[in-house]
Amino acid sequence: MIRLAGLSIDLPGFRLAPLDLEVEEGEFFMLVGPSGAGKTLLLEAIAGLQPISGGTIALDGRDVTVLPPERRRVALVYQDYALFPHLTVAQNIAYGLRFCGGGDRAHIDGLVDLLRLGHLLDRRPLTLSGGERQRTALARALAVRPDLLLLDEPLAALDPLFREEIQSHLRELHGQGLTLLMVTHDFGEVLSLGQRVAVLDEGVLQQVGPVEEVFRRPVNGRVASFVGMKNLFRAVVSAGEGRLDDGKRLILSPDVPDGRALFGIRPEDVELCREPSGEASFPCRVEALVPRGAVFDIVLRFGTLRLVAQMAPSRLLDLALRRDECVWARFRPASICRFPDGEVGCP
Ligand SMILES: Nc1ncnc2c1ncn2[C@@H]1O[C@H](COP(=O)(O)OP(=O)(O)OP(=O)(O)O)[C@@H](O)[C@H]1O
Repeated sequence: MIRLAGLSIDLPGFRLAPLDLEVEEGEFFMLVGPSGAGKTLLLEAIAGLQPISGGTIALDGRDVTVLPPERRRVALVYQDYALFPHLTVAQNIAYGLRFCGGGDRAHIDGLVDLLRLGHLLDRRPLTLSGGERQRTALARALAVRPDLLLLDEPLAALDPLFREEIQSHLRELHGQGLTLLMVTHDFGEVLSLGQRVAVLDEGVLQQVGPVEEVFRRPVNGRVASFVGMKNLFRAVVSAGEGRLDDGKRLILSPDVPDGRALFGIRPEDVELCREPSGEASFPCRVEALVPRGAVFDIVLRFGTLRLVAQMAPSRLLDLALRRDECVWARFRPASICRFPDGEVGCP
């Protein structure tokens, strides 16, 4: 569906390095990365709104590299809706159709039903809630029957209730066969909506793969920390045992190759017990208990190593953990990721 080959963008203060990327027809594809990574520029390049410096863009087998936006059959929805304030919901939805020789009534009525906008058609954007504005923006984007829907953080400005509502609309559109490429900062959104994900960092594509794989097996420390692998530390390993820089020892796993490396472990993969459990467990001091929505982060100290474990409140109550107490931690061997040492931007 989307085939980017050697696509690059050179701007005075930013460079999107040449990248290759393919998105399949009917796929729900996610694009993530820190602020300023180049995500919006990439979407705008695909939509034809951002000039590129090199490479080609093919959509559905057609080379669209030099086509104007209105001939690409692509729609782009932004976080801030970009609705026209002086037009009603109905006029906003119909707006794009003027460039496409008018629309088909049944299609527009279908969208109005799908996105539950019927009772809002005569209202102006300023009188709508965030969720209603985003539903209007989606209807306007879909009115022109795009082959591809690009979404630039469409849920970021919405409160959780509206976010869930728009997520379910997006799932429904995907179920109808639409191809979606969505930018988000939120890895929870990636897990709940996406099939594959690309991680972009400082203009460089770091990893592309199934959501589960990028989440569980990030290719380097930068991707690891971006996907929530909060525990990153260096150790020299010998026979499955790691020696930290302060000399403390940690039993990792017999499968871990010898040598110095950067290690990553997700906070939910740090197991805590009141008593030592097997020889792989090590004693930590509880530094803080931080509520994070439905879970708690337990900040732990083991020598100079700071670790974060994550658990549900019920487990925290079972353990009756308090600040400054001692607790025994261990890592699930299968959850240990090993990255090359010496990466820039990692601890
Ligand atoms: N027209 C432009 N001219 C020069 N630099 C630009 C232009 N547009 C964007 N940039 C710069 O390019 C970089 C990437 O911008 P982009 O908006 O794609 O980031 P992003 O990954 O979408 O970030 P965020 O998540 O914060 O929206 C930024 O440093 C931005 O300042």
